Amino acid sequence: MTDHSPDPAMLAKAETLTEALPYLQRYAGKTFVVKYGGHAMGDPELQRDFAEDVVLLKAVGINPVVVHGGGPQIGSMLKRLGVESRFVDGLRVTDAATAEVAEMVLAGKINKEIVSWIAAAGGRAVGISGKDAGLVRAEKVQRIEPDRNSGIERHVDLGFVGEPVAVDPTLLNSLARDGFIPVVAPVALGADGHTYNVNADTMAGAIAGALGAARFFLLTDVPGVMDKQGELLTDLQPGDIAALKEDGTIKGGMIPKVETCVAAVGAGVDAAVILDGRIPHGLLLEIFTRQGAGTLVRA
Ligand SMILES: Nc1ncnc2c1ncn2[C@@H]1O[C@H](COP(=O)(O)OP(=O)(O)O)[C@@H](O)[C@H]1O
Ligand SMILES: CC(=O)N[C@@H](CCC(=O)OP(=O)(O)O)C(=O)O
Repeated sequence: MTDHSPDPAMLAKAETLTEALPYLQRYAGKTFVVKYGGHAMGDPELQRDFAEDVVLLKAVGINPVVVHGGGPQIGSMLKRLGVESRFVDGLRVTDAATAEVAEMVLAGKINKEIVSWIAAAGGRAVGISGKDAGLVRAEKVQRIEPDRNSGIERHVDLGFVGEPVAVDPTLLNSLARDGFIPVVAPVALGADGHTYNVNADTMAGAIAGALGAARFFLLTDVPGVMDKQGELLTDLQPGDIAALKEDGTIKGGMIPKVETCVAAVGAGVDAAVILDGRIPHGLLLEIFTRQGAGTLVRA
């Protein structure tokens, strides 16, 4: 007699696929913006997993837009060139030489690497920066901070650090419509003709807002926003952020990340999620299974 009892391993695979069904139905035709942080780019296996996830999203009818960072990679190039670098609230102070190196590393090296990984996974990616087709217009960031000793407010000059003031998503929509996956480097032009180095989280958030993305994911090197005891904060609302910044729970690179989530949600993005880019296929698991991970920011 032949044994017709189902193989449990095969059944588990089928269950995983059927578990994905409602998400596939819900998200078909929607736009997802994925911010791929420099720290999440880890090793070649993670890079391949990430590219496969993005290609799979496209294959099931979702329009992924990748916006990448590369802070650590800019840091090592600056070090090799003997250029000092410092940060204020997670933003790299950018003089003319630093802006040049940042654009070379971001729009040259990293952007084309990601395009190659996506190509290897069978996708058709187009690498651009915020400069292309007027995608993002930036303005110089203006910072005013109280002096540590006197408390008197003073202007902090960050150099060529830009913040997005206008996004024209025409090119992204054309690329998505024609089956391409846009990969965007966080460099933009100012009205003054200067090249601005834009924090990648801020850039991604502005693009997610302009596209009215259904989801905005930020892949980084921590499980999400952690409290002072190191516990993951699974849900945050815009109103929670000021206190977390004030008491020092959120600092450094997490500041632009959380601020951009709040701005994106305010601009009409349904939900933003900060999640661990070091987990193999973390993006797929987050999107197509019930086990949500990371920190969800929702209005
Ligand atoms: N409350 C917090 N929870 C988690 N990480 C935090 C928090 N506050 C600051 N951080 C820091 O933020 C970093 C993530 O930001 P960043 O280094 O800019 O990452 P990425 O390169 O992925 O954009 C974490 O590695 C961590 O050191
Ligand atoms: C102004 C500013 O800080 N720009 C960033 C741009 C890259 C970035 O944001 O990369 P991650 O996402 O990997 O941190 C920088 O120069 O590092």
